Amino acid sequence: MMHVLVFGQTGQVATALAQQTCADITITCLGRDRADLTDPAACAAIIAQTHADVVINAAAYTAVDRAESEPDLARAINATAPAAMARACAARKIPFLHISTDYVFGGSGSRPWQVDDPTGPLGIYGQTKLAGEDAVRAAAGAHVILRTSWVFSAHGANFVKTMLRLGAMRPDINVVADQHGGPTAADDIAAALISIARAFHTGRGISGTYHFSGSPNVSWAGFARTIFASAGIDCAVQDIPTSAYPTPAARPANSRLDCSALARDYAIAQPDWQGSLRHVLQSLQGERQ
Ligand SMILES: NC(=O)C1=CN([C@@H]2O[C@H](COP(=O)(O)OP(=O)(O)OC[C@H]3O[C@@H](n4cnc5c(N)ncnc54)[C@H](OP(=O)(O)O)[C@@H]3O)[C@@H](O)[C@H]2O)C=CC1
Ligand SMILES: Cc1cn([C@H]2C[C@H](O)[C@@H](COP(=O)(O)OP(=O)(O)O[C@H]3O[C@@H](C)C(=O)[C@@H](O)[C@H]3O)O2)c(=O)[nH]c1=O
Ligand SMILES: [Mg+2]
Repeated sequence: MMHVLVFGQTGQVATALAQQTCADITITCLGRDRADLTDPAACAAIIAQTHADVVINAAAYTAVDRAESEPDLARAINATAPAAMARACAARKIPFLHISTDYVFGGSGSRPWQVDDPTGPLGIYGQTKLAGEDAVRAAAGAHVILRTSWVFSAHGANFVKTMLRLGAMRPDINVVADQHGGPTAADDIAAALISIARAFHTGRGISGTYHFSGSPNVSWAGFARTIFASAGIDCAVQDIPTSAYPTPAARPANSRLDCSALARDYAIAQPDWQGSLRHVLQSLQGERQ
């Protein structure tokens, strides 16, 4: 039996983790009511008392634009809490799996980012996520930092659901075409995390920072077009430059992630996001009926 303790309950990845049911694992998800990340000592105390074999942090401050006006709160949740969790896991000698983001990169060039490429976050969200990564590495326990990108699922707030809502109301929509990355289904992230957890549980875990994103890479405009085509929505996507879509936080133009390290060390391949998108659209359709 493998017991997995998850921080987060309502989010996209936490919800997907809760659905990763299997006869030989138990997954306990802690919502804000039981573990508030603005109280790092409380999060550490939970880990000090847990019987879990592995801890996954799936909670974060993810409002990219709002973070620009709430930097202290974003830092508390994205950096201070994971630091306390990672130290508590190191003290208990249990692995800590933490999720990070493509937004730790500055976005120059077009080559996919490798795990040890220099970071250079453009906004508060990315800066605080990078600080969280640094703290997890500094705790020096068994850990994996899994950087992913452009997460979508049937649950919670994400670009797919935004496009379905806006596309149903308008004949056309302007979407940035000069930011490129790999959309990643929350279900695929959950499966990858459980696979990594199993590797640690059986003594095959390798600590480090890894990339995991859906394939192939696409622009947000291209992603929107595929969403409308897959959902049968008649909404034309107009390509626009980032400069025509001003936002409080800057986003990287190049979010492509080189995922070869995860394939090498864990035999986890990049998921085909178009297939995963079809599953998400099916489950959203099921909810409406
Ligand atoms: N969304 C994306 O596109 C991407 C996300 N990531 C990373 O993936 C991970 C999972 O993200 P995702 O599932 O999309 O997140 P969501 O935005 O869907 O959910 C965030 C989760 O964090 C919880 N949370 C926020 N603040 C607190 C707090 N103070 N105490 C306890 N829980 C809190 C939320 O709970 P509540 O509902 O109570 O607010 C919610 O469960 C994060 O580390 C994120 O940085 C990486 C790349 C892309
Ligand atoms: C709604 C909308 C967005 N956009 C642009 C804005 C932005 O550049 C891009 C995506 O918009 P979003 O607000 O969904 O993206 P954003 O919230 O920045 O998504 C990010 O979230 C964090 C948590 C991550 O870690 C990243 O990997 C990434 O997924 O699309 C348009 O061009 N037109 C539109 O109508
Ligand atoms: Mg957003």
